This record gives sequence, structure tokens and C-alpha cells, in this order.
Amino acid sequence: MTVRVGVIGAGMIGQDHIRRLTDVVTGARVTAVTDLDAARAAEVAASVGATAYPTSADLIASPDVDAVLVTSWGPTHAEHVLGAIAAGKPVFCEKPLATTAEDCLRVVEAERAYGRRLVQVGFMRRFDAGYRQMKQVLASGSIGTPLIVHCAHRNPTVGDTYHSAMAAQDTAVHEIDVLRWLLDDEIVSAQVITPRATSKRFAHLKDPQIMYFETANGVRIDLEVFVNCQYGYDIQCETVGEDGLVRLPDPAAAHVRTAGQHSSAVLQDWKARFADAFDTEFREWIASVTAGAEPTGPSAWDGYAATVISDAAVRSLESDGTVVTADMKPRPTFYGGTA
Ligand SMILES: NC(=O)C1=CN([C@@H]2O[C@H](COP(=O)(O)OP(=O)(O)OC[C@H]3O[C@@H](n4cnc5c(N)ncnc54)[C@H](O)[C@@H]3O)[C@@H](O)[C@H]2O)C=CC1
Ligand SMILES: O=C1[C@@H](O)[C@H](O)[C@@H](O)[C@H](O)[C@H]1O
Repeated sequence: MTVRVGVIGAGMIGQDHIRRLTDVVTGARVTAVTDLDAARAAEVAASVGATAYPTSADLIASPDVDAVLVTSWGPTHAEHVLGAIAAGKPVFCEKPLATTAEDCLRVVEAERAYGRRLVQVGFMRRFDAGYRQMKQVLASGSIGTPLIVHCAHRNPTVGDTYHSAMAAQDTAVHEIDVLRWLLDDEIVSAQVITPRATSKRFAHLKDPQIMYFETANGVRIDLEVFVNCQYGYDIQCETVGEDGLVRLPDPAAAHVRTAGQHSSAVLQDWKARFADAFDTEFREWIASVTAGAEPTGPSAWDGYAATVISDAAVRSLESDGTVVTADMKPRPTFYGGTA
């Protein structure tokens, strides 16, 4: 069976995922594309032999679409995901699931009412080989009970549309998701403080930011978000346990020794850093759709949790570093909880 995918939003990551579904992943074909920019939709659709649709509702309803990929702007995600659920079609939604907790809950409630999982959220780090190795080490118990996690998320530069709240909502949201999964624990509070700001930023932006999170089991997480670090795209994560520690490996890069120096290259963007993770993410999603099974990746509940926790971080930033409790509903049994 070939899964026929309809794509809503043919911008930067939409085009990258269309390439991935066309050239990398077997068992999938992009048959439909829509975008607010009709000319862009037509051009991208033509490049892969797909049909351009005028609206997302038309695309979701199309008999040529078995599964939906949402790669439009964040505030529009909930509407498209709700449309796919109403049509009973599996839907992969790039992060965020929705930009408000209320909209995330609407998706959660719609999926529960449908009665089986249809939604996967695009937190690709869970598919990264290094994070998966860390998860195995933690599960093996070899470093003992986790106590502290030290993280850094650095981008070389960001444009002037990037504002201070995006450090949590757009950037740290990846750590929020992957740490909940790694530790199999819930984040219950957030605190954000700002050190001296770099001069290499747009004036409206607080950069860097230091975020602290606490989990239900008392694990403390510190995360440096520095989106104008200049030197490269650098993701660090180290979990300290009672009997040892486990550190995320850096991407493989040749070590060069010359002229009295040794060096190795640092990647420059997230696309390259997580290319393999994105490929694995889509292979596993297409495999689940092909099998008619529920997706195994991040759920609508995970999307809700990530939004609630990043909202708490933004509230802390806006209240000069107050510790803010994550205002999360109890997790329903439908999503593996007890409520
Ligand atoms: N997992 C990851 O690491 C990353 C995820 N993303 C997420 O992917 C999403 C898209 O980001 P980009 O591709 O960078 O944005 P973009 O601006 O390059 O592309 C978005 C496209 O969606 C279209 N669009 C917007 N609203 C629409 C609607 N209602 N119906 C149809 N088309 C619509 C726009 O015209 C545009 O072509 C965002 O939610 C972003 O957070 C982006 C980068 C990395
Ligand atoms: O999702 C992403 C971007 O939207 C975000 O702006 C970057 O900071 C992240 O590293 C990237 O993975």
C-alpha cells in the first residue's frame, strides 16, 4: 500500500517534508498540496506530480488523501488537525499542536471522542539516535535514578521576527518534549531568568535566557537558550544520576589537526542536525499509517503538555523570573494517564 499524503502549508519545512516523503521514505506519495499562497501550492504540487487544492478543507475531504501533514503557521494548526480528525484521517502536525492550551485541549477532546489516536506531533528529537541511546541508558538503570539534567539549545542567529517568548514557545519546546519523554516524568514548574544580554541581537530580544524546570519526581533541569550564539547550531544534554551520567553525543565530525591546532566542524542549523531524526520520524509515521495502527510518536496530549509548560516559562519570563506552576489537567487514561 502507498499512503497518499495531503500537505497543508508548502513553506520551508513543508517543502522539506515533501522532499522527504517523495525521495527518502518508501510507501508514501504526496498527492495533494494547499497553501494560502495559491501560486506556491501550485508550484510545489507540480514539482511532485500532486494536485493543488484551494483550501485545507478541500484537501482533507479529497478521496486522494489517506493522511494529512500540517506544516502551516502555528496558529492555524488546530483548525487543520480538527478537520482531519473529523474526517477520520491520520494527521501529522508540525510543532506546535496549537499555540494555546485551550486549542490543544479541543484537539485532545476531539480525538478522545473519535475513540482512537489519529494525531502525531512533530517533536522529532524523540527519533534522534543520540537521544534514543540516552533513553536506553536511563531505562537500563545503569546511571541510577536521574537527579539533574543540564541542557543547552543554541542557534547561530535569528531574524527580527523572533521575539523573547519564542525562546520558550518555539525553541525550548523541543527540550520540554524530549525531557518529558526521556525521564518519563512530568514537568511541573518553570522559571526563566535573563543574564547579561548579548550585544549581537535585535534590541527587542532577551537573549540568552536560562530556564529551570522541575519534574514531578523532583528532577531539576537547567537549559540555556541562546539563539544568537554566532558559532553554530549546538544541542547539549547531560543527565546526572545517582551512579553516573549520560551525555547526548555530538554529531559525527572529522577531527582535523593542522598548523598547531585541532578542530572539528560545528553544524550550522537544525535541518542538518536533525536530518536523520526527521527521516526516522516520517518512516515510523508512514509505517503506522500503512499498518492501520495508532501512531507511536508524540501524541496530542504531549502537544498539550508542551504548550502548557512553555506558557509557564513565558509567564515566568514576563514576571521577572517568578517560579510558575504548569497549569496542566490530569492526564486521561486514553493517553496513558489515570484520569
Ligand atoms: N520540528 C522543527 O524543528 C521545526 C518545526 N517548524 C514548524 O513548522 C511550521 C511551519 O514553519 P515554516 O515552514 O518555517 O514556516 P513558513 O512560513 O516557511 O511556511 C508556512 C507555510 O504555511 C502557509 N500557510 C499558513 N497558514 C496557512 C493555512 N491556514 N492554510 C494553508 N497554508 C497556510 C504559508 O503561506 C507558508 O507557505 C511551524 O509551526 C514551525 O514551528 C519549523 C521549523 C523547524
Ligand atoms: O523548531 C525549530 C525552530 O522553529 C526554532 O526556532 C529553533 O530554535 C529550533 O532549534 C528548531 O528546531
